[in-house]
Amino acid sequence: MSEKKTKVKVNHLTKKFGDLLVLNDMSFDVEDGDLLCVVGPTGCGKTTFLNSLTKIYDITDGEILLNGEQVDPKKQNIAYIFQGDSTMPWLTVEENVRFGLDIKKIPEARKKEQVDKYLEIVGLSKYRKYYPKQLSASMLQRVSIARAFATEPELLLMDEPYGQLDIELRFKLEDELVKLWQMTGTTVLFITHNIEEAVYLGNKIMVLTNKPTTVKKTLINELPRPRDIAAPEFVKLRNEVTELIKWW
Ligand SMILES: Nc1ncnc2c1ncn2[C@@H]1O[C@H](COP(=O)(O)OP(=O)(O)OP(=O)(O)O)[C@@H](O)[C@H]1O
Repeated sequence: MSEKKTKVKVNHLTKKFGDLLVLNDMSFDVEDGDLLCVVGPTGCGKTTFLNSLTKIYDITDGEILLNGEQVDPKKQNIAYIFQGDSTMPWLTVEENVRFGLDIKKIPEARKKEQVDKYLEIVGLSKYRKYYPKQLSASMLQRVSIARAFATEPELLLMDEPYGQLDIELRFKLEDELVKLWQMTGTTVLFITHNIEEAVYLGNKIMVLTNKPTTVKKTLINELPRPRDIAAPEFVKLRNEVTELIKWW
């Protein structure tokens, strides 16, 4: 078996807001091609962690390396999808997907190829000339995911992207994410409150402790895909994660 490359290395990451210690000496690796789901108690600092990765926040101590170098979204291609609509309302669907490519020096023909490819995969080819206000919530999320994957990011960060959607749409978007992840081998860090979603999606599940937050345990999830949320092995793993998250 070939040895997997470390994509992200977090060493002793510590983040304080004044005297409030939120992230406490977190260390872990994300391997190239992982779909790592991060779960933890409410308010434990999941968003703070992502904001540290994207340099929105300065970290207090420790380091975060991407491909062996200090993480820097200005130099490295990191895509970010969060809850709610992140499309640009003044651009059409295809212009939104193109947006991430326009800021990169890529030949025109290649840009068009990428836009067409990802619009097709997410089923939005027919809607390419539409504006965001003409689309449903799940279609808007599809635009965001097509835009993120079209740039072929080194790392894709997803912060509760499907938290507000109803269950049926969520399932569809989760399947689409798995499909894109399998097709592209992109390394994805997916933050969620939803344990079922984490077990459905992740090839690994990282459970965080209550604040001050550190890594409690990382579980390997080798359940076959497509996953069946009612299968006994699925329920067993879901229960295991739930037990780990409980802080009461
Ligand atoms: N800019 C800030 N200034 C001061 N404290 C902050 C700031 N951002 C976050 N915090 C504190 O850090 C802790 C973690 O917040 P964070 O939003 O990262 O948690 P979370 O796990 O994403 O929350 P949730 O589960 O609600 O999504 C909270 O106690 C919050 O009060």
